[in-house]
Amino acid sequence: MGVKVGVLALQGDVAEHIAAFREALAERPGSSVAPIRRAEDLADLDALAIPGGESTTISRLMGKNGLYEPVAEFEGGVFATCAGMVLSADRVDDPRVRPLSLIPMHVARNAFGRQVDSRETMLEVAGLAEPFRAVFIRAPVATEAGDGVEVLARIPEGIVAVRHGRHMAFAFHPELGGDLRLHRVFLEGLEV
Ligand SMILES: NC(=O)CC[C@H](N)C(=O)O
Repeated sequence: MGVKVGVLALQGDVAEHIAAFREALAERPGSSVAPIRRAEDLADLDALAIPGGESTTISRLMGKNGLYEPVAEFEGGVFATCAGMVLSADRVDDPRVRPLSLIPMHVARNAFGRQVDSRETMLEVAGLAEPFRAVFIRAPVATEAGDGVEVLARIPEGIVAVRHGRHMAFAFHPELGGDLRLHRVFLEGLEV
């Protein structure tokens, strides 16, 4: 059956998310992937990607576009990366970000220190047979995960991949680099 995916398209690496989901869904007839800018666009979606970018900017634009409540109440699965992970939390260390409370966790922004802007790591992720090449760019970490949150990966700085029901959040960027195993795990999770 086809899957309808929307990508929150206010700021950030929207095109990369669209391309990755299109590829992951290439063999599922009737699927679609589209950018989302208004609350009305959320109707009928099975999943929503919240991209990497600047969480303070995305937060401000969500407020301006009346998207907070509609996204916070979204009933499909959310696939959140980096800035998206910051937004999906229920507690954030920066008051300029209004969290969506999709996943009970505390997130610290830019958790790698100012010197280290980006980093690539071969990461063990629960459920994947082989390590995932994780690209971290001014990445957050979750410093605490609440009830019902499954921690899928952690590094010394903190938690970097979680699942909560149909939602998944990553401190790194599975939409970059062409490895779509985490997209596939997410899409399978929508069906249960
Ligand atoms: N690559 C990213 O999405 C960076 C996230 C950014 N540092 C933020 O906290 O919003």
